[in-house]
Amino acid sequence: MPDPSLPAAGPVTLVVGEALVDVVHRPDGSVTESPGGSPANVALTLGRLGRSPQLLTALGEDARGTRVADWLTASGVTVRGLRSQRTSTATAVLGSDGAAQYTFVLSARLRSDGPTAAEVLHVGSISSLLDPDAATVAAAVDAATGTALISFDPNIRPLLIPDDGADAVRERVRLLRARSAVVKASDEDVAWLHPGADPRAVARAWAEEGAALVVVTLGAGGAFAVHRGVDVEIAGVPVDVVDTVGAGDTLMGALLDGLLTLGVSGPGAADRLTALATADIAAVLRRAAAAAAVTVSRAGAEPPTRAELDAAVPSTGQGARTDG
Ligand SMILES: OC[C@H]1O[C@](O)(CO)[C@@H](O)[C@@H]1O
Repeated sequence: MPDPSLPAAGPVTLVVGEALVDVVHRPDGSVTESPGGSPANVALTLGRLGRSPQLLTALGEDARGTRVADWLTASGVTVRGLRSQRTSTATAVLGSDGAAQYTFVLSARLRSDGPTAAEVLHVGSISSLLDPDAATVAAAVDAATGTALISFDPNIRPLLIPDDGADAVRERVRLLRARSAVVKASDEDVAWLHPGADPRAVARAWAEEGAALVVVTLGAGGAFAVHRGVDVEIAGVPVDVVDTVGAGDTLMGALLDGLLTLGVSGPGAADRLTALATADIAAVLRRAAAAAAVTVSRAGAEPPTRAELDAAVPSTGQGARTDG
């Protein structure tokens, strides 16, 4: 029987980008493998929240690929994309504060298995910024322009970017930002993109350049957003940190879920997003921050189900007003 707490799946929601295996080294010396990849984690979050997303990704024809695909499928994600030989891995070394430093072995290549029509498209991180997958991601964004809510999270992993490749990555970020109604970045992303700049000033500038909603996450300090030229501060949610793996991805997925609830998808989505009341955006972001806090409170990228999220934010009446 379908879970009655879940919304009807609704608009076609597509995430394009890497799925991989995070090999996590913990401060106590233990090493565990868990499925990951920023876009995969966003799809997982949307799946657990009942949105039945598709994930166009690159997995290998190996045991790791099967494990990642099963993990996504079990949460309601439809896994798409042609398989490569080997699944990519990330080595995440956790500090005593739970923060992760990543190195990568990228072996799988993103290859589409068919049309990518969608009413919501989320792209980001490694595939969106680096060759050879960036071209596939850009094609999906082109295909969705005008027909979908386009969302982008650069989720930059500097260790993958050679010094002489930094300008090309910054340019890709700029181009994807220009096509996206929703842009979410971490304060670390902003620091890499605009060294020395105030993250709030950068968010305002990105919004002025055209994104309907810009969100910059500030780690334990919460998040800052700009909508309709209005600043929105979202307080950090107090939590005992186990690790931060997948926290930003969870916030991203829960943010999209909240926007879907408010009717933001399909043709005209950016205008509808702009027309929303900023108070409704703030409510969506508070709920998304609560979702991220759940992920931070447990090991690895384990976003909450809708029931878990409802329990974490019992009083967040996410208003359905769309009248600005
Ligand atoms: O995709 C790049 C990396 O980012 C994460 O998604 C965390 O945000 C990891 O699971 C992955 O290794």
